[in-house]
Amino acid sequence: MAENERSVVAFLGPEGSYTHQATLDAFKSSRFTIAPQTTIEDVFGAVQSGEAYRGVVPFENSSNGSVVFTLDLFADVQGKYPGIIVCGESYVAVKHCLLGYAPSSSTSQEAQAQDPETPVATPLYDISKIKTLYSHPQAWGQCKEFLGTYLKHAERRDVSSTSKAAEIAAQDKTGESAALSSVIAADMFGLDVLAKTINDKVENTTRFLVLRRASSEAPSTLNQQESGQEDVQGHDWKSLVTFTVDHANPGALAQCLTVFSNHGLNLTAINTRPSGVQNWNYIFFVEFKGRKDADKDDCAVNKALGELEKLCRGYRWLGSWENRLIEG
Ligand SMILES: O=C(O)C(=O)C[C@]1(C(=O)O)C=C[C@@H](O)C=C1
Repeated sequence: MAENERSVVAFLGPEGSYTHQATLDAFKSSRFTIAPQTTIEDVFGAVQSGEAYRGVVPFENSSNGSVVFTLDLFADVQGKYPGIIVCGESYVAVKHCLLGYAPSSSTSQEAQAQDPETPVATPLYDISKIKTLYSHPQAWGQCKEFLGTYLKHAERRDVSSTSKAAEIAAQDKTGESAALSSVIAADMFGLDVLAKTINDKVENTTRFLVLRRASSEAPSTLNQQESGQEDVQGHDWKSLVTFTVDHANPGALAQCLTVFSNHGLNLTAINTRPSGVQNWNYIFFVEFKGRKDADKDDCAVNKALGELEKLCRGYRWLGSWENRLIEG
């Protein structure tokens, strides 16, 4: 594989998205060329085809939950992305702002002192003219209080990312359009920040996953050589598997989950998505602490996966990576 081909990192763009921030954080070295993609599916496609060496996608938000678009691409009901696995993660503090054009007559007001009865943020300008809001669907659920209080009657339009939302809002100079996006996107697209940190939870954080092709060279860790991220000593590992069970068999799911506890593997997350094969049948996503090790047949994860295979209908290992969560 050519050196320039290896170094492309695909991410959900355009520049200024939170995925862009996660990508810059995970791939600091100048040997990487970062390549914005229009959709999360395009990121999977670029990694699957080999066009990109790595890909970065949003996976989960601390207040609004899973990014279902990403889960469905991992579930891969149509078999389009058989070679994709996870090799890293990155956490980004998400501070949404309301971006638009401030009315020319008004001046910025300091945010009012917080009252426990009012939402976290108050508008810095008169925003009564705003009729249309643009954002990534994940963002609405992170800003429920602000939107419910100040922009109840504005129409919400889903777009592919928060930076795309800023790009679109910037084209409407009437002041009737606004975007839920980042302060970085405000600078990038020449918009005013009409309200700051409008997310309900101050500690709002999104977790991003780094993708690679299973057949590509595996990094021992997503460490300095790989990404430029600081290599913190003593990281533990996480792994992700998906599996399906025989829904007619009582206890089938419980038996599969017991495999992990039998091998001392702590589950950190469980998700489901429709199986895509039969109504009301599901694909289960299980994330746990531990690492699959190709060189050690007797490691706990390898043993657990061997047992899982016998109990479930079908399973897929989706990667092991260093845990980057700083627990406080
Ligand atoms: O739209 C963006 O900026 C993204 O990077 C996507 C995304 C997401 O899908 O969760 C990332 C962080 C925020 O939670 C909102 C949107």
